[in-house]
Amino acid sequence: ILSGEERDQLLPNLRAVGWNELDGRDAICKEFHFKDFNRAFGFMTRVALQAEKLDHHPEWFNVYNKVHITLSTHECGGLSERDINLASFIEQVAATLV
Ligand SMILES: C[C@H](O)[C@H](O)[C@H]1CNC2=NC(N)=NC(=O)C2=N1
Repeated sequence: ILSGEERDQLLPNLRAVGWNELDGRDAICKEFHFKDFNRAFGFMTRVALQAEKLDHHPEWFNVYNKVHITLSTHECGGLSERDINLASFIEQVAATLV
């Protein structure tokens, strides 16, 4: 679980690119919009492969060109470094697609 200090260090960068903290749950989320479904699903495919590699998986919802992602670490019931790492990877992939 991330400490308050770690959150102060790590979350501002993600907030700056559109990640929000959920109310009532220790998790972060973001809505991605792509040009079309193919790009949205291509994004999900690349994230999915990395999620498998990291053994850390997003909670996500896709409708056409939109992908809503929530990140939290089930094992510790809240945010961990793994969520930050996956969010960073997600941002790298999104940057190649929008
Ligand atoms: C057995 C497997 O390693 C665990 O269930 C992994 C899989 N992916 C995971 N993903 C997320 N978001 N949180 C976890 O605690 C987690 N645990």
